[in-house]
Amino acid sequence: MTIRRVAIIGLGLLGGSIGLAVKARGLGITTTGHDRNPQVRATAAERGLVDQVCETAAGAVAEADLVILCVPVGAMGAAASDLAPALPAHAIVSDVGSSKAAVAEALAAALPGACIIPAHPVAGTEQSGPEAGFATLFAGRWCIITPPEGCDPAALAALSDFWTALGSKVELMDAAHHDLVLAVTSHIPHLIAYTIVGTASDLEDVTQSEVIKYSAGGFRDFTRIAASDPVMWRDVFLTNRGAVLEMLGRFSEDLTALQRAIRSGDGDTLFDLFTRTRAIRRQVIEQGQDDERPDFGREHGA
Ligand SMILES: NC(=O)C1=CN([C@@H]2O[C@H](COP(=O)(O)OP(=O)(O)OC[C@H]3O[C@@H](n4cnc5c(N)ncnc54)[C@H](O)[C@@H]3O)[C@@H](O)[C@H]2O)C=CC1
Ligand SMILES: O=C(O)C(=O)Cc1ccc(O)cc1
Repeated sequence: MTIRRVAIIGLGLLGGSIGLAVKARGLGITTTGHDRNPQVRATAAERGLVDQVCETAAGAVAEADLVILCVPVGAMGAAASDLAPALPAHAIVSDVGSSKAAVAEALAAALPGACIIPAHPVAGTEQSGPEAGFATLFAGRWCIITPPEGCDPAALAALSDFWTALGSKVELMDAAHHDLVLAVTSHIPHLIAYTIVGTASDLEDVTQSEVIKYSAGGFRDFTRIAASDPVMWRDVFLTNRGAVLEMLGRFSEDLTALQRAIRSGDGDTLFDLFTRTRAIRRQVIEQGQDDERPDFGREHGA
């Protein structure tokens, strides 16, 4: 099947970036978009994030071949219900949510009988809103598609081609496995950042201005991540509860082992771990998965 019209629901960082990427790459695809927030709709129209900004979700999806829900994961079910009456029978419904099993369940409940293929572009920033989107967000980044059992192969191929056309590398994965992998690579790192920045700001004997003034590289990076959108991340932790708690259990055990090594002066344990983790960083850079691309900061205003 050929995708000629894409409807984007939620015109923030992800929705806006999809719209801009479609336009910038000259794919010959028409985009419509809707956001429940009128101010976001106004900014989306000003920035030309999509070809047509619609007042209602139904208006945006009425002629769509592909609908992509770009709202916080806790809002996926409600957003899907809003568009349900106007969804064309042939349309593929997908999303960009950071957790997948709960989203798949919410979409299936809201849109019985629809062709639903959840996805997660593993690409983003700490910024959000319609001002934050940029056309190259997905270039060279993974997009994980989690097709449900019995998924139509032609629809899956069309969705996969769409993400490839935006510059992404596509991988297929089971939703439960996605949630476990992303719990450790994305969700828990965000939880750690929120925690450490909160801990530093709660200290009685160290002032807030000292925390800001003497932020060394590591803490600075944590403050960037801890500036991520509170609604989005609240929803991620509530919808990926099982996998996050499982990985958090392992993380706590490892942290306790390090605590013991520090207390007992066991330098070998510390040195061995730090050597192992340094090798992982090298592999991340070799595979181009870091954001130290020369043009990245300039493009997204960091
Ligand atoms: N921010 C990031 O770095 C990444 C985010 N994601 C996922 O993408 C999704 C969107 O995230 P962002 O674009 O960062 O958020 P955002 O906050 O920039 O945009 C979300 C938009 O959805 C709108 N919205 C909320 N409920 C709605 C509803 N029921 N109907 C219509 N519009 C509604 C909001 O008004 C807002 O404009 C989330 O599910 C998130 O987990 C995925 C990859 C990266
Ligand atoms: O800005 C960062 O460091 C991120 O980690 C961006 C991000 C946030 C959520 C996702 O599901 C994928 C990517």
